[in-house]
Amino acid sequence: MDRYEQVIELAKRRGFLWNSFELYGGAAGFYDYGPLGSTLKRRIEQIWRELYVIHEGFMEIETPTIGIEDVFVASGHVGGFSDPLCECKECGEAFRADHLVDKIVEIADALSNEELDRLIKENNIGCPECGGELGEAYEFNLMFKTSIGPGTGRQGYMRPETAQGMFVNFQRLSRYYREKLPFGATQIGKSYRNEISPRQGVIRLREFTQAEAEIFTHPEEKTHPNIGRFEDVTLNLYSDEAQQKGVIEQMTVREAIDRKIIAHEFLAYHIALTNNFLQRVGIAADKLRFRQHQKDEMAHYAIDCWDAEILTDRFGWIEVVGIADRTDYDLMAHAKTSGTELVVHVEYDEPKMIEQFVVKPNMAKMGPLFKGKAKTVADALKELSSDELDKEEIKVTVDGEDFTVPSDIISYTQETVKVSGEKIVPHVIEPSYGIDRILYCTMEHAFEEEMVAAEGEEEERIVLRFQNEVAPVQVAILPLLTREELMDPAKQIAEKLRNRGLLVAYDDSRAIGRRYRRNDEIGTPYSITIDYDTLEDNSVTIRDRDTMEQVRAPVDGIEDVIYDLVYGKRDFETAGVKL
Ligand SMILES: Nc1ncnc2c1ncn2[C@@H]1O[C@H](COP(=O)(O)OP(=O)(O)OP(=O)(O)O)[C@@H](O)[C@H]1O
Repeated sequence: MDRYEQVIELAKRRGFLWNSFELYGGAAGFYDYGPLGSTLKRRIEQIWRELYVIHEGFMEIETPTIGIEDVFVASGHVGGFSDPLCECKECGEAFRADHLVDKIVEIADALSNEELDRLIKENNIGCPECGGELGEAYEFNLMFKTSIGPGTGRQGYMRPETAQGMFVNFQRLSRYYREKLPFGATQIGKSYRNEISPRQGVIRLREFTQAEAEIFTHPEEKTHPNIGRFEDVTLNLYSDEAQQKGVIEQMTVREAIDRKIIAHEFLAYHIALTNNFLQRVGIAADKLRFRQHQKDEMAHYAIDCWDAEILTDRFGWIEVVGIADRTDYDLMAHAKTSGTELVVHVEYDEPKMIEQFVVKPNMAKMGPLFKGKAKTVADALKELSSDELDKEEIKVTVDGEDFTVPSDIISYTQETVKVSGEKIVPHVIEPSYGIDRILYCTMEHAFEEEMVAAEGEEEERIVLRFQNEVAPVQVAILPLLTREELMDPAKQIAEKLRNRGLLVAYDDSRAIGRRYRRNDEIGTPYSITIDYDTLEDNSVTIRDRDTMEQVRAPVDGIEDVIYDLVYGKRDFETAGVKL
């Protein structure tokens, strides 16, 4: 069994992850979260919310998981959200063509279908299932289609990312934030991709959870007021240049900015924030790196893109977060398709004097032509762009009425005018997290097998060394025996701890040793045992999952002691408990 199998076996047995539709034989690309898995997921999402929503102030919104066609035409998903598919001519199995050659070239997903076909031929790659000959690669769109409404309905798609819900609400968001850049919105929710061959279990799902932030910034202001928070943090950077050499470089955030390895401070801040989040949920620092997209891999409109990658036992480095400066691409695309300007009005600190062409309608001629509307038509002319004015007959619409103005009754002058602000299409910085992959990695990095002494013998122990903050059970309450006199106080203690906001599991089944093992396996950081001494001196035993150290502590105030232990505010010594 490799580590992946061990983790998945434990995850299934203990109620973290289950294959969906198991009763009916299952379906690839879908996983259910059991009781502990769901809680673990919520804990991870909660920390994400704390960082992005509460601290950064990027408010969370919730938009439909089904989208209408216009949205995905504008975003480019209808036209281009596809992976190269290759089918076996013999058994009919489908494969991602780029995955078939990813051992041969470094960045297989940047190759064209022709290049993929050539590599498959040159390297005699056959069907991984039956060895048969493979057909030519072709593009397969990954969006699930659906129809909205009865009958043939209206074409709809299950969203392949949460991001579009934020872009299409740009105007409302901008008003909510009173047009003060930078501002951002976040969304945590399901996304759907009809992945070609999801053979990597929970790593590649057809329905998965994303946590995304769309941060709208001024295109020319990409410094960050809080960069000082992270300047001295060391990152494992695998820049485009470092990838040529094949070495991951360690450097501080400040150095990466000064050496222009990361395009700008704002992006660097968000890479550092991702680093902070991933380590806080329990990703091992030495198994985490940030890989920069190479030139031919990066979207043509992007300024800079980095993927947070985590080292896993079976799959090697996997992408869990993408962090990109996407420029004004998304807003421009939606503005074009919807015919609506998506801009913010930025006020200058001081009004600026600028030279400008100004339209001068000849009112003596406008009057007879447009009568009582002459003034409003003249005002409407002043709002037109130079393209719209550069016509023989100029069209304007006033209060729903169309007017045609002959160009010879208009003249232009150059004037110095005072302007107090300008219209700007913001740039978008997007951190895009895959929660399921992160959850799996927290389990794999927390997983440990060790030999421990038990009753004079060595015994194997499996322990999930979760960070206390993400552990789905923070404290287990274990009466030594299933006797009323022990169970009653145990239940009372459990209630006290729940009232303190802790995640508590009360467990009185089977021998105490087995219950410790079970809690080690699900990663419970602390266990409290209630025994006959409890009845004598009102004290309990607290056991630490990692060290297996046991201490006695008074029942009075136990909720505060455990709370502080869980949230790292006290250790056993400062908790005032005795060995
Ligand atoms: N099929 C999937 N199953 C689980 N998580 C996914 C899946 N596709 C994407 N994600 C997560 O969403 C994040 C952002 O999505 P993005 O579109 O950048 O992924 P991607 O580059 O298409 O991923 P990949 O190259 O692995 O298919 C990824 O970093 C990943 O964590």
